[in-house]
Amino acid sequence: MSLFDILVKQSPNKVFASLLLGIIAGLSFAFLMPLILISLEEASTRLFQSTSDSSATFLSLEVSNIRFAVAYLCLFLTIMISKAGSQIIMSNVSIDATRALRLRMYRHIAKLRIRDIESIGHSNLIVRLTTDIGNIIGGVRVLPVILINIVTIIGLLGFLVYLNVEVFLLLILTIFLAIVSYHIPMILSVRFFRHARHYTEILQESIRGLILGSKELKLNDSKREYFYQEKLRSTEDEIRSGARKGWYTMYLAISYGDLLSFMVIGLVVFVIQNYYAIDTAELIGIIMALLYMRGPIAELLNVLPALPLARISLKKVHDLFNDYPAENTQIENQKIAPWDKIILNDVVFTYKNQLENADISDANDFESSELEPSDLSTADNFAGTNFSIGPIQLELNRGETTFIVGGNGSGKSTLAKVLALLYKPEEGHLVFGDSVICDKNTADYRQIISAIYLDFYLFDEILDAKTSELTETAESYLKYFQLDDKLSVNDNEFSTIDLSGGQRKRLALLVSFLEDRDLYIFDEWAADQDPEFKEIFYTKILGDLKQKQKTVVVITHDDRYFKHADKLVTMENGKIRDITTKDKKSVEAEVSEVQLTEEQLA
Ligand SMILES: Nc1ncnc2c1ncn2[C@@H]1O[C@H](COP(=O)(O)OP(=O)(O)OP(=O)(O)O)[C@@H](O)[C@H]1O
Repeated sequence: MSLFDILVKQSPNKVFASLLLGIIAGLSFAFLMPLILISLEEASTRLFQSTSDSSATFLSLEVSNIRFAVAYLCLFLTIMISKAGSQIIMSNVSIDATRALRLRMYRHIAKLRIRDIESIGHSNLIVRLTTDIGNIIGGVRVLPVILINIVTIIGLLGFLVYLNVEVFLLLILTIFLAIVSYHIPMILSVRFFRHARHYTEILQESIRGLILGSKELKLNDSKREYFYQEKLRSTEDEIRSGARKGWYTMYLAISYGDLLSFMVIGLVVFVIQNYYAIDTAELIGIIMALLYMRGPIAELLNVLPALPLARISLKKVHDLFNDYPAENTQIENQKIAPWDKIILNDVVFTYKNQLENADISDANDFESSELEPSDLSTADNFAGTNFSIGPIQLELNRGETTFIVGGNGSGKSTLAKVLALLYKPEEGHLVFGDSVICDKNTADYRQIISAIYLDFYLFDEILDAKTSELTETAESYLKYFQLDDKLSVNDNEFSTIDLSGGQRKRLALLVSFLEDRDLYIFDEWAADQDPEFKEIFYTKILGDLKQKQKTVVVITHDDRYFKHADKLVTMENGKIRDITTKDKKSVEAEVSEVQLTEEQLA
């Protein structure tokens, strides 16, 4: 999709009106010059032939050659109204198009697979939503200006045809050669800008480090200096080098383009008129037209740089849509059939090497030889690892509390994300009751799950709280989670979320309680709770959930509380090493393979 397509898609009628007004403005501009020439010619003829003047008095001013004066005024007003109109309409469409594009991107990002979001990276996404959309709109806004000036130039070329066809043809040839040579530095400058653009994404990641890691950097001077020199300054240097070279070549091209009309005038005055019979009046007309053309050419050259920037950004946005398609899942609001157990049937999930599927297009944008492999994916810090879990065979019963334990990096959180239907297994199936999870029902089944991961995000309001009843429940939960002296809930908004780490987690738990889901997953939730609340979590909170027949999965290292689990799943190196039930019975052998019907497999 081109810049123009974005506008046409947004509002074809308005775009048509803007283009029409632009063409009218351009043509009127083009007519001004011949009108002035003809009026001057007529005035000089009158002077020599002493013919009477068609002058008139207007507002006590004497106006000569009233016919041409009126035509001039009309053209003047037409240009003023149509040029402004064309730009106003186009800028309206471009504002609407920005909004629509942003909304489309929000929706798309919300529908991306979690793995894709992880591999694109937060910084990269933010650059696309801010810088890229800004560049695209910058490009879109100049389209009417470009159109008006192109039409003016074409109109003036038409006037040159009228003056002298041979000279016109020679001019066209010269202009064509000049434009081709003008484009060479322009293409170069686009490559330099791409280089700068690539490093802007890397810089975003470093800026995140600068802000989010401010405490770590403050406590270590040499680290801070290293970070400044190697991560910020050197990336800034790359951006500067790309931007400098880009703008240098662009300005070179612009000033060359700006002088094009003088080059042509020089050719006409000093060369062409030696080969073709051009009388003085024609020569003056040609030179005036060429001088007049300078204005539109200069304006055109001024706004043209916005186009390559917009094109680079448009490609980035397109890449997001094309390379990372939205998940093929949609809420169908299917009624979830009652289920008594969840079965993970030989489930395998692998973090694919991100160098294979990350945003490689970034690297291809510029000479990839200049980029280190580590630059390719600033997004995924795990680039290069291909960690796998599975095959996992596991059964979780309704109302059962399962603890998943194991060493760091054994794959507990990964398993929890597969279980929450956030990661799609590449092999095996998850089965809720009699329903095999597939693309068609994933979104529906996600609605019965609530999960709090280590990197949870706390919204400052209860989203989607439709009833005041919910606010009342929230208030009662504040007491339950011992947060009532820290904050309150007003109109579904929390009075503050500036809380300690442990308190923020309690608030996240409160929100997940409000959701009242069937399956709860807590990833090391209790790790930063004080001993008193840890006790409350493992005894009272988990007990209450069990009583409500909720299925709860707790990832934990708190071996003191393992006794509260109905089932203890021990993971090692991506595999289940052992499953033990409360009565110390190993249940691994008991999990029966689920036989899927052909329909389910389809
Ligand atoms: N986003 C990711 N991209 C690629 N690989 C990842 C990603 N997250 C985790 N991994 C890989 O998966 C392995 C297991 O990670 P996981 O978070 O599942 O372990 P864990 O058992 O929960 O560890 P911990 O107890 O430290 O939280 C890691 O060692 C890492 O190699």
